[in-house]
Amino acid sequence: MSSTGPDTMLVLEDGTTLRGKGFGAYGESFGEMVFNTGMTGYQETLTDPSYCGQIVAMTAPHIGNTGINDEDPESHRIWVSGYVVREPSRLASSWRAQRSLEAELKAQGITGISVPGTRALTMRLREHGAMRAAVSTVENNPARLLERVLASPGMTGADLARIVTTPHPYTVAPPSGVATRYRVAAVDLGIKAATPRNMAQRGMEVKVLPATSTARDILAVSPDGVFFSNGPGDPAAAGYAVAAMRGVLDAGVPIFGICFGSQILSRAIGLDTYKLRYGHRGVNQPVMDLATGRVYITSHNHGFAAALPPEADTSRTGDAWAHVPPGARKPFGTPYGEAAVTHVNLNDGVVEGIRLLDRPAFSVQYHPEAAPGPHDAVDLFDQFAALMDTGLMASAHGRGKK
Ligand SMILES: NC(=O)CC[C@H](N)C(=O)O
Repeated sequence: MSSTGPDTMLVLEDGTTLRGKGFGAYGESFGEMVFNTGMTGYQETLTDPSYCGQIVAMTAPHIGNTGINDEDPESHRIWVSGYVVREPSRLASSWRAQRSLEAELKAQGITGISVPGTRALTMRLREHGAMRAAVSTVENNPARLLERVLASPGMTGADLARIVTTPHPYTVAPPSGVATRYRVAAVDLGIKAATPRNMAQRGMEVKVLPATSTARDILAVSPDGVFFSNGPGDPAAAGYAVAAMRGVLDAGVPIFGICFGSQILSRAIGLDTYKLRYGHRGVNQPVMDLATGRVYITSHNHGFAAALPPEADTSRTGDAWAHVPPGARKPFGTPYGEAAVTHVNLNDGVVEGIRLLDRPAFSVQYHPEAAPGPHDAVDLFDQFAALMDTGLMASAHGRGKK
């Protein structure tokens, strides 16, 4: 509990120092300091491999209420390097709880801190952007901790997918009663358990492959479709995944990408990726489908994004479309034919989805697997199935409907 933990310090690379009580294991954690605005889903957040290398602050003020169970993790371990909460719940109160959040952090060796100032911390990160940081229960001199923060690696250029990926291929089969209709090769760049589960429920037998699989390894599975997963780190440092993506594009096999996978598709077709100031992490991000004008409330966890193509006109129009760069609706040329931006974030205009118009490939920057988060976008898995059925997308934006 916050009142019983050791005196603990959080230091950001700009020198900001917050003092609080240890929450979790004694020790130290270093990483990129980010914040997540989800009111629920801390267990899925902690176990999402995309958080590898990050210290995550929760903006919801009371964390741990429902404890920890063995059904909700998104992977076999906690991946955040450190955890920041305002007030840990004194009780784990749920019929599903098997133990407390703090016991789990301790058991997995994750050092966290409970500090009263999570709101001030979040505002600092919004102003200055994501920063390197450290949490320590053992160092009490901020200047000394700051020195080590400044010597720690940043997120730009970090190749982390190969750290979190599965060492061996494995298969997720459709549940009993669901016929197998497709074989999907899923490149695990940091895959969450909910993703193959959503695919398997739709009749996909999912062969999960290590991050560094080549196009030849992927195509050796004889897939009807290829999936590139979410994952941690800087997409610019994952050239091996970009090369594999290009090989699969050349083969003309249907492709679906989520988050990191979307950034890899973007890079494979010649778009740049860049680091956002503080990213999108939470469960209520509004995303517009540019084909229909429909807005989806979606789950996010990303710090990088695809840059709009240089020919796109990014001047803004009024009212409902205020944050939709008009140029985003214009198809643009790539080495694989024309492509289009399909979705944008209505808070800030960031590209949230792309697709190729001449090849069966599409991707989204947000999380239709919704773990945690709203299920608004779950039909993207049906669109992947439709793409494998027909080689065409089910929604508008298709070649004939431009
Ligand atoms: N969830 C993800 O796949 C994150 C992708 C990438 N590491 C980013 O931060 O943007």
